[in-house]
Amino acid sequence: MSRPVLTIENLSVDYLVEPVVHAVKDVSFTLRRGEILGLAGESGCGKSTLAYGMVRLLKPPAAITAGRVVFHAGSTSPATPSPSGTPSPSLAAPSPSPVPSARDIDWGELSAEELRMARWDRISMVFQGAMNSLNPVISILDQFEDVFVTHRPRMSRGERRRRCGDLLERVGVDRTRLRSYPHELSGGMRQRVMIAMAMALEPQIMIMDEPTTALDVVVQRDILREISRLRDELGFAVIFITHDLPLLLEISDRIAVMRHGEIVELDDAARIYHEPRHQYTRKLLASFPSLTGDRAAFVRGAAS
Ligand SMILES: Nc1ncnc2c1ncn2[C@@H]1O[C@H](COP(=O)(O)OP(=O)(O)OP(=O)(O)O)[C@@H](O)[C@H]1O
Repeated sequence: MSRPVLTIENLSVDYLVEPVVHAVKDVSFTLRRGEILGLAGESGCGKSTLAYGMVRLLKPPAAITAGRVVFHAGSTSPATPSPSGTPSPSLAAPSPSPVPSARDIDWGELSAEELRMARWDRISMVFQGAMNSLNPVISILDQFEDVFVTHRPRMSRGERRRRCGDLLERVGVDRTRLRSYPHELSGGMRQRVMIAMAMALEPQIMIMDEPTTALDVVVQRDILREISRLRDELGFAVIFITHDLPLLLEISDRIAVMRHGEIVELDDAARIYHEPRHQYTRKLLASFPSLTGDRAAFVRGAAS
């Protein structure tokens, strides 16, 4: 089993409204280095609250009432352990950063500023509709540059430009688009730009909450294939949140099934599909006719 990059211990999040909503209840799991972990569950089960809670981006009335999130610093590459089994020190935390470089970082113990930096450096996020968060009056290049100027102040202008172009090309957008403004790009391109930005500082974890939901199916598939390929290439871990269980089965290494704020089952994607243990997982699988073959049976029935 590969080493963990993030440990979530007994995390609980409430919305302090009347009556109180217990949105995340005593959730514990480990994210392994370089894996794609799918988070599935019906609307309102607490997936987004869990994701925001993990990176401490929750705003009132939400409050973390228990638990902690520990980030295990180290190499992004899952295939580079030293002979002793621990990552080579030279690979840890590659760039100067104000985030403490201790191996284990308790997210709850960081100051607001350290958290802000760590969010791009260690963990980055692509949320649903992120493409709409690009500033409409600033070119793509300037928005990219902002990330580097803030987080990599020692990087030269030329180096920044080169990195920005390389990043765009990584996600399948021509580097000439750096000069464009967001409105000149399609929705798919803008979402790719957001994914490229999330990769800019080579984080060890990317959290993606319905990152392709607003896009048509063909563009969605293209982008997902891209994410999967980049993960193989760069070795970051992904927490991928979506309602779309068939899609999760396709791209995830493991899947966590969430219900009413709890993780009821977490296992390899293949086992979730072939040998679901929890009744709710079975119900969720059955709600996708394309997975269970019901649709095929239906079509056959109609034809006969
Ligand atoms: N600001 C809020 N105030 C009160 N309750 C909230 C608030 N935001 C979310 N909730 C509740 O918290 C629970 C979890 O919501 P959350 O958005 O995390 O679920 P989700 O699984 O991500 O849903 P979806 O898939 O629809 O995005 C739900 O019962 C929701 O109604």
